Amino acid sequence: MQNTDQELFEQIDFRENPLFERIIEDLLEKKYSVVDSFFEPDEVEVLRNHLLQKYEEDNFKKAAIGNKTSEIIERSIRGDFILWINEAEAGIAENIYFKKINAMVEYLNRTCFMGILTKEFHYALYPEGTFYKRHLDTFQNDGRRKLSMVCYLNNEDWKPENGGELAIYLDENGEEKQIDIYPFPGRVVIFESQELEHEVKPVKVPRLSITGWLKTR
Ligand SMILES: O=C(O)CCC(=O)C(=O)O
Ligand SMILES: [Fe+2]
Repeated sequence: MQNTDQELFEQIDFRENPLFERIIEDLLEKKYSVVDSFFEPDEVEVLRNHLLQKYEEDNFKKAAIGNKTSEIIERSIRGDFILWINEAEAGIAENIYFKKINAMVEYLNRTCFMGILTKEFHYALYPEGTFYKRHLDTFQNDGRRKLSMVCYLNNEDWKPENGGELAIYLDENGEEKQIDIYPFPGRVVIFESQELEHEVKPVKVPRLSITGWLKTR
């Protein structure tokens, strides 16, 4: 059968990406993946400064639980402040972010037919003393959320004593196993939104991140 020019182009264009392959393998094997240095220190710095500038301009709002039509602000469940990011209005800092994320999404769709059609992302700042109690991300009544992604934008000298670990709860042959992941700068954590319960442990200094979801529609 004759290939169309487009098919031929796609075959030639495709290059295996070891990082994305590792993420796919991790997700298949254990439903989550932790990637250090997904973003370089200079990229993290640009994104962190942008987050802090927006926070100082008072653009963040108290994160709520529930879906968009029934939002409840509940400090006993989550204490972070968030700002949704509109990709269509992305500036220099956010373009750094979307360039890498979009490359990954394209790769996932092409190699494992993930069917990711939409994305949503927000900046998050957890002030001192705040946390996010154990939950599943479908909690937002959004069954379209397929993969959750968190990218940490903390300072280079972030210490484990600062707290703020992301705890992920796994099921290992009926036994619960907890994995603690520290929010080191440049680190990205990706996990199955519908499958893995997780929580953010109380933090002793402000904790910065971008959290997002890759969705099937
Ligand atoms: O910041 C994190 O490590 C996780 C945040 C989270 O679970 C959420 O926003 O749903
Ligand atoms: Fe979550």
